Amino acid sequence: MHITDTSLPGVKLIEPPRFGDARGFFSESWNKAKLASEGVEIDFVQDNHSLSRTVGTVRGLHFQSPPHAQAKLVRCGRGALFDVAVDIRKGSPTYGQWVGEELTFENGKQLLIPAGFLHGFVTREPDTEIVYKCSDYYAPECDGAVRWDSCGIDWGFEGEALLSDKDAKAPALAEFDSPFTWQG
Ligand SMILES: Cc1cn([C@H]2C[C@H](O)[C@@H](COP(=O)(O)OP(=O)(O)O[C@H]3O[C@@H](C)C(=O)[C@@H](O)[C@H]3O)O2)c(=O)[nH]c1=O
Repeated sequence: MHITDTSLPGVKLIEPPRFGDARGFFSESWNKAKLASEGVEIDFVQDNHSLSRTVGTVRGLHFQSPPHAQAKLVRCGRGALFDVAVDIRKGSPTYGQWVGEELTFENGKQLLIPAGFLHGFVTREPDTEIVYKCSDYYAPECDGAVRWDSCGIDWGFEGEALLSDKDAKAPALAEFDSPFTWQG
């Protein structure tokens, strides 16, 4: 299990080993005890899986507010995507800063995003699937979004993003009153 810190404290890049042979590969995509031994202790309770048909599909930037805030462990099940986390903890020295990673089926990389961060992604290939673990259950009353193009993120694509109606109407970061506070 190879774990690397990113420029945002708490957001980590995880690269589980892949054991290749003539059939393909085997990989433990999540192992609670191995992650705990590296200091990453999160009780995940829900797995999500979505398919995005076209390149340039953007889902995000999303969060669930307390008491149903979610940490997420994100990977790409098919295709390729650029996955992003944005710090929205009021008072954080890195408030409003973002980090992004290319997650592809081929590279097997995973991004760990703690509660208190926005999460979103853009697809780089057609028929891209994302798979992620969440530390709390879906709670629609706590569901929130910030406009994807209001955080200064370099999404690395040209053209028009395909968005849900909800995401198209989301407030800009500058107008957003975050429910999260940095704990130090
Ligand atoms: C997120 C979620 C949605 N749904 C339902 C609600 C709705 O009818 C349908 C589609 O929901 P959405 O449009 O919110 O799906 P989507 O835009 O893919 O939302 C997801 O985006 C990524 C970036 C995240 O980080 C996730 O937490 C989640 O917010 O699925 C659930 O039943 N359970 C869930 O956990």
